[in-house]
Amino acid sequence: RRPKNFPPGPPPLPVLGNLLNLSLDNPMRDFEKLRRCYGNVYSLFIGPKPAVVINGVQAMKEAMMTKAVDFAGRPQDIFVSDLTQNGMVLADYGPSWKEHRRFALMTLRNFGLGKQSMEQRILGEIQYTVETLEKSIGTILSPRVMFHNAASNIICQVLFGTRFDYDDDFIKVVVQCFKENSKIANGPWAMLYDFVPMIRNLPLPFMKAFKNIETCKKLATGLITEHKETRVPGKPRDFLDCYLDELDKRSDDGSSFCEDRLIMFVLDLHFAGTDTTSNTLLTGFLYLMTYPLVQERCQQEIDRTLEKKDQVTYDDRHNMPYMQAVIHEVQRIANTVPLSVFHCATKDTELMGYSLPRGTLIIQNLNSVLNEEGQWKFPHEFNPENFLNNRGEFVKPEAFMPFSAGPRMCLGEGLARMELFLIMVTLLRKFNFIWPEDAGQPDYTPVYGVTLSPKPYCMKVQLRATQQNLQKQ
Ligand code: HEM
Repeated sequence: RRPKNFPPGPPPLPVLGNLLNLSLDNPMRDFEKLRRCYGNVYSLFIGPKPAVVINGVQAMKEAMMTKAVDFAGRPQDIFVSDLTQNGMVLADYGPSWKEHRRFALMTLRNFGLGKQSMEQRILGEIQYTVETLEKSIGTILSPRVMFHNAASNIICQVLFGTRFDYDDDFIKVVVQCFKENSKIANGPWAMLYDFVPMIRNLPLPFMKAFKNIETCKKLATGLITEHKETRVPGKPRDFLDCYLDELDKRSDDGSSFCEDRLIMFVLDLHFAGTDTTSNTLLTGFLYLMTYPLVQERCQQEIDRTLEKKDQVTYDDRHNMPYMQAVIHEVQRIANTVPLSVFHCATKDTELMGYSLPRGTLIIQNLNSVLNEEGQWKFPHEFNPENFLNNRGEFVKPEAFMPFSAGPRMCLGEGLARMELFLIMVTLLRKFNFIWPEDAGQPDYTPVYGVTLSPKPYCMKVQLRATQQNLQKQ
């Protein structure tokens, strides 16, 4: 039964709740249908658990910004939170999450770490992407592994001060474990784990996910041991060193900083920062290839702004309104994390006049905001004009929320935005990306998962004429 004054929604079945109202393959269309039927704030039963789905910018702002703390929890005692215990993404709202979030934001922001800034680390990694593309000139390339590699290595550079070849065991095992775990977490065994607590210790298929986490933890522990042996206290080389310095400072102040926490923390950051960025890049290049005039206009702006400069810098974005508009439009249309990460009400609260008891599961439908009619000039088409005013200046509408909003908003936003800008500008400056003649009509329908990704596609790469001249000189 719905609690008193709870948001409306479809009638639930015993045990299953409203699970039959949602397609497990891609529930996005069902969420939209329910929004049209019940309004911007409605409820569902995921099995026996009541959940509230938030849609549209007005309700999203009231929950995530005006009543921020009330909505900043994460559901606990479910499969994914048990799996990533001590991590960051699914940690419940409280002092330990706060301390770790503050530390991570500060470390990522002041990445003055030793000699190499964040920007240099990203630009360094891009050279490997450029090499891959140079080798593919004149042939057809599937870019998935290349972008995944780039995103993974950038976060590894930040966390561990090192990059890994794609066939390196560390990355291979970590990627495989997280892939398997995402599949288990989205499947029926995780659901059973959530609804039937007495089976949690039985040797059922969900146990494989816990084994995978142990494997990853062992690998991360190896890196931490190596860092402890080679670090110079007070002179951090990377995120791991910064945390070890923090541990020295806080050795007995009763804080939540500890080595066990560090292990899950870095694994979480790697996971959160890899598929998100690489799937956004994949969507970006799919649209750039199939909207060649947009690609050309980006290249003209890049050439004009950078002229003879060797390399782009992040500051150059201020002189590239069109490029900025294109990247933001790519993020809007990519809708990479469509249902955000589930939240939970930290206390009894209200939203748009409805009452929500403490512990209610909160699902943010970011998709509904990124396509909301009335918020965008062209809500349902790829069009960079969504981010340009009539003077051609870059503007960011308040409905741009691919990183969510409020206290739980993506912690890696700064890093992700820097990556997207530096990678897209560097690659567009050097290459033309062409939709292969025999590839048929592009299919923009995304593949549903924790993150959305485009269907696999191939690209043709050409060195730009300006770059051919440079190489001859
Ligand atoms: C285009 C790339 C990215 C997108 C679209 C994205 C999107 C998101 C979204 C929607 C959330 C959930 C926010 C909420 O619950 O309200 C989130 C959380 C998070 N993201 Fe990202 N993200 C991206 C890249 C990154 C990167 C590169 C990192 C690594 C540093 C990262 C680390 C995190 C973390 C740690 C959280 C959990 C924050 C918390 O619970 O306090 N993300 N992200």
